[in-house]
Amino acid sequence: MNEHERVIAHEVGPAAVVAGAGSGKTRAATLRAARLARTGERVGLVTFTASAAEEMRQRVLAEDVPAKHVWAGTFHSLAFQILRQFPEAGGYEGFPEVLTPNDELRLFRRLWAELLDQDLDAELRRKLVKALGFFRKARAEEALEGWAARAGESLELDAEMLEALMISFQLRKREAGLASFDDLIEGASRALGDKDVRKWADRRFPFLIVDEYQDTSRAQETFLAALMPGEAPNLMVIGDPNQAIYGWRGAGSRTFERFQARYPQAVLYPLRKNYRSTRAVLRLAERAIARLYRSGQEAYYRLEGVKEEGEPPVLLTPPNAAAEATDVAREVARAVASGVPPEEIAVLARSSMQLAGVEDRLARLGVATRLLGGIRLSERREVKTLVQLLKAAWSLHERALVDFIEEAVPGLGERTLTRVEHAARPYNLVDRIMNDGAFVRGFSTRVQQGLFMTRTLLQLARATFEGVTGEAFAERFREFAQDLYGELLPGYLARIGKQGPNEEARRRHLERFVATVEAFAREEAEGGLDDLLARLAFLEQQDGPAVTLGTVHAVKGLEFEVVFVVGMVEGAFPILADDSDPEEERRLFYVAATRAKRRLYLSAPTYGPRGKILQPSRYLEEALDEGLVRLQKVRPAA
Ligand SMILES: Nc1ncnc2c1ncn2[C@@H]1O[C@H](COP(=O)(O)OP(=O)(O)OP(=O)(O)O)[C@@H](O)[C@H]1O
Repeated sequence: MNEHERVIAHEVGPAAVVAGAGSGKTRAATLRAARLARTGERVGLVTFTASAAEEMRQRVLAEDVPAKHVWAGTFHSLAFQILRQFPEAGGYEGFPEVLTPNDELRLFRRLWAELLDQDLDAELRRKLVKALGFFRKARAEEALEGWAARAGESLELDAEMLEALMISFQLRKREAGLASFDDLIEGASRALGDKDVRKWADRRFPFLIVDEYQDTSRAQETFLAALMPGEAPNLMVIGDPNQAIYGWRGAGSRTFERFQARYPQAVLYPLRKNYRSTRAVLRLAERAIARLYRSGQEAYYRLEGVKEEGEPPVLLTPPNAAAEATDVAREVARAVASGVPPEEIAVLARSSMQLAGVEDRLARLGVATRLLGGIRLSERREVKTLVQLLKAAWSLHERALVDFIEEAVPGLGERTLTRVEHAARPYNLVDRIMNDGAFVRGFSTRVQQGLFMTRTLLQLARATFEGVTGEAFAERFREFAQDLYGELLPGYLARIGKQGPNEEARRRHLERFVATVEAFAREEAEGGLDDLLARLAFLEQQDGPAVTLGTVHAVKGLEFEVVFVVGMVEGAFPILADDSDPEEERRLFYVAATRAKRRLYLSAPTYGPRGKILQPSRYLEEALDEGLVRLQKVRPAA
């Protein structure tokens, strides 16, 4: 048997597949899952992003196995599944509403003033946001004991006050039926202590395979141990320590060591060949990562390339970021025109902000794109506004309504709204606005106007989505979004388009969101608005064939024929901040470069804003020194 066949044939008990990029880890894992499924076993595949999970699911299904035997998803969607069915066992009354990290931060901010009962100055505000960061990090690292002391010392705040604040915050969330992603994982781990949940999990997941294990946080490790209990569970973990890129989560390359310590009888499967990239691409990636090792340690990164030599990676040096966006978009369009499928092309950057220019240019060239990483689609202002209205109308969600009005209904500011909220008590605010005319008429004419407009929107939303599911739901959703930003809130998009992304970009994001909802509705024929709202935090963009624009973090586990990495200058990639980790930055570059199967373009603008000369990324300098890249001097012609 060759190295892959051994992984595929692995029967029962714990195992770890530890190997470099493109060595076929994911492929071997999916083939093993398919093999098990064909024998009638049920297998779970867990990974980090919904897009990577989807790719795994497709690979398994391509092997012709019964779909219901294989479940593929993220840690969060797995926790979601458990809590959806067994909320009480997880400590919730009903299924909690899922908060994205931004939602959580907003909620946290709202609670300060209330809990601390004082006006906070800007300095204290900043510190408290940081304190939440400390708390999140400590949870990820399972070092919760000392977090308040550490945060207190570093931020010069009273540790006891911080701890009390955080405890009330956690309690408030739980009472209000709200859960952050971390809360979900913890809640699901708790739930697994329950007899019924245990029975369900044993039946559902006799086998579990976890990809990208190098980035598993402590909380997720605990969750896995709860899901797959015992000394020798059928748990296979897969990953590459050189691709550990979530150090702040408390992950890092020690995860495999801990796995082996926990399961001493685990079988270890190394893989030594790279099947993905041409040798020219592989060499560049390998030289970059080699700098983290001493001589004699080649075994930690060396892979044998099985593909042809291929073209050397290309270095682009456009004059500035705008020219870079134009050049890259043009190269992308050219690749598409020459027959490379759009889904085989990716433009990557260290941070999502660096992708906006390329997104814009590609849209103008008529090339469809999908965005991975950065601001989640459902967090975009224009999408959020729509969602808040729907949440309010559908679940009588008071907070969502207040946020919606403040954002979108002219003439009603924060102060007025607080008054309206107080006046509505003890009844539900949404209900009163929607159904109690006398209540609304109790305010001044100006306020009445705003509230009556809100009422119309709420009633319309309810009437539109009452009882519709599947295709019909998708159709109505599209119409509703169009009407909302067309006739019902005229000028809203133009107004907010003056801040941040312009109106055109906002319309594109909305269109993407609608397309994602349509994809959701196609998959869930029974799904209506309530299912959509429950699942919102997990929805990732899904639409037709498109060029991927993504952060390096978000494309982990994916691969493309042609890859562009933009903005490769010192300070941007690698990021050179106090809290950035140079080794992790380098691993990120390794991840980026190893996504390419055939062509790799690395781009570094020469000048920054106000004519500042930028320093090319050290990874480029090194590659140039070693003759691993070809410099493309002239800007490509139009
Ligand atoms: N034995 C093989 N024969 C042919 N092609 C292979 C083989 N193994 C893997 N490949 C191909 O190589 C590519 C990389 O495989 P895969 O995505 O499984 O790697 P990986 O180790 O999970 O990579 P990474 O950690 O970088 O995401 C895929 O296109 C896969 O189909």
